[in-house]
Amino acid sequence: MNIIDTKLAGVKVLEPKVFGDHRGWFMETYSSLQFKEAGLDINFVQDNQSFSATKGTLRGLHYQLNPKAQTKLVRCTRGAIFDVAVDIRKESPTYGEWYGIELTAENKKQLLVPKGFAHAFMTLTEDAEVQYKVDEFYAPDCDRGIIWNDPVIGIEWPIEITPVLSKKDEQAPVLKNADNNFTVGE
Ligand SMILES: Cc1cn([C@H]2C[C@H](O)[C@@H](COP(=O)(O)OP(=O)(O)O[C@H]3O[C@@H](C)C(=O)[C@@H](O)[C@H]3O)O2)c(=O)[nH]c1=O
Repeated sequence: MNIIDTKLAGVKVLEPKVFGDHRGWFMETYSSLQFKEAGLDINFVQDNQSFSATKGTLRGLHYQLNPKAQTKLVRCTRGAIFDVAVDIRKESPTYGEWYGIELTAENKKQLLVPKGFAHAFMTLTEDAEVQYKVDEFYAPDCDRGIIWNDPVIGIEWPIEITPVLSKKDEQAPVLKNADNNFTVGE
């Protein structure tokens, strides 16, 4: 597993080692040992999976407030997505900045989204499946969102499309008005 830093501290791209043979391929998708060796001491407690039928479905930007903040390890197991993390930690030198990457069933890359970051993805194909591990249980009371097209954040979504959104995501506030109890160091 290659673990690669991005321009946002703590946001990492993981490239699993894929062993191909005449049957197909094998890969480890997560190893607590490799995480520990890389200095990542994360106790994942829940695995999630979502399916989005329509290309251009957009889920996010989402996060859970402290004390229920979640680290997420995200991968796409069918189709393709553009996956995004936004630093929302007040006083962070990269507050409001975003990082995005294509995660596809084919490239098998994963994105590690730390606590204090909002997360979203747009599906780039029909029938996209996303699987991710989280290190805190779902806590609907702490569940919050930021609108996907906040002009101050300025995420460059790769396809120009009117996205398919949930009702909740349609009504999400901009970052400036969003509930946020994150600061650097948490
Ligand atoms: C996230 C979540 C949702 N649910 C339920 C609540 C709701 O009835 C239904 C759908 O929830 P949502 O509309 O919030 O699902 P979704 O929009 O897919 O939410 C997800 O989006 C991505 C971008 C993330 O980063 C995730 O952490 C999560 O927030 O599933 C759970 O039971 N457990 C969970 O952990």
